[in-house]
Amino acid sequence: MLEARGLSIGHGRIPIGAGLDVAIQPGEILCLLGPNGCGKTTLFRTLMGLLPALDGTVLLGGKPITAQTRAEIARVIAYVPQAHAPPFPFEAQEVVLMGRTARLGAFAQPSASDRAAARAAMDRLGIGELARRDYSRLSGGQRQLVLIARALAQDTQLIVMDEPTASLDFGNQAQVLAQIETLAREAGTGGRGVILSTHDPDQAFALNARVLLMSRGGVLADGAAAEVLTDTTLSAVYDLPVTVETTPSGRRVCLPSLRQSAPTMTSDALTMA
Ligand SMILES: Nc1ncnc2c1ncn2[C@@H]1O[C@H](COP(=O)(O)OP(=O)(O)OP(=O)(O)O)[C@@H](O)[C@H]1O
Repeated sequence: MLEARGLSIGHGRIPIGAGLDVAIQPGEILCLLGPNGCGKTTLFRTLMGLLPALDGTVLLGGKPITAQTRAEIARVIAYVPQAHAPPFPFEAQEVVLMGRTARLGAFAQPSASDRAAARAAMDRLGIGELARRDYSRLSGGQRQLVLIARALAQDTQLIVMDEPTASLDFGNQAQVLAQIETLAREAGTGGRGVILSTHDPDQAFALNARVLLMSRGGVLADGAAAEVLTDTTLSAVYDLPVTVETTPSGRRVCLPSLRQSAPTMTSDALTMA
């Protein structure tokens, strides 16, 4: 579905990571984990053709993404960015409808079925009552749910989510994780691919995801969460002692040491800032 080999990413001519291999198939959830500033958003933007690769090629459906139009890409990939307040007031339902119009021609109007699909996406996430609300006046978490509904309405094979649970409360985080799992593994759709970044390694375990563990300069490990997320790798990446334990119900959880020390950013974030 989406594949990149030997990818170098960066801004302008400043490299952030090199020799990255990334591939995702339908039905797969790929979790990007790594410290602040290691390049997760930069990798996303490069994979979606929004930033040029410094080296290597991104293939979408077997064709270089650089040879495809934004409309062609939008039929395959939906992007859920981190929620920001837009400068213009839109109703929340109009923002969700934009997921449908991404698939239409430049001047085509959304049809009744497009509006129904937008409404269904909001209902599915339990935010139907926000439909007529001014998007710019919603809370950060509500905006995030609207952006996820927009991606659902876009109805693509692949969804890319940049920290989708970052501003959500505890209950909504669990709800969004459950939606991600359903989206990826839903029967009858052939499965969708979902790539998400998160700062919570427990989410990778909860989703039974494949993990791309990033560090300054590239990918440290790529594989099933249970193989990649160990005491050793997590302690090295986040620069503090971490232990991985298994709960009585069988779920793995990561426990960072709450040692008493002056607050510092990780070495990666300091180097890359
Ligand atoms: N537009 C830009 N121009 C130049 N450098 C940039 C730009 N955007 C980001 N960077 C730099 O690229 C590096 C990687 O940033 P990126 O946003 O990809 O990291 P991230 O892993 O997504 O971080 P976070 O977890 O904090 O969201 C950082 O050092 C950042 O300062």
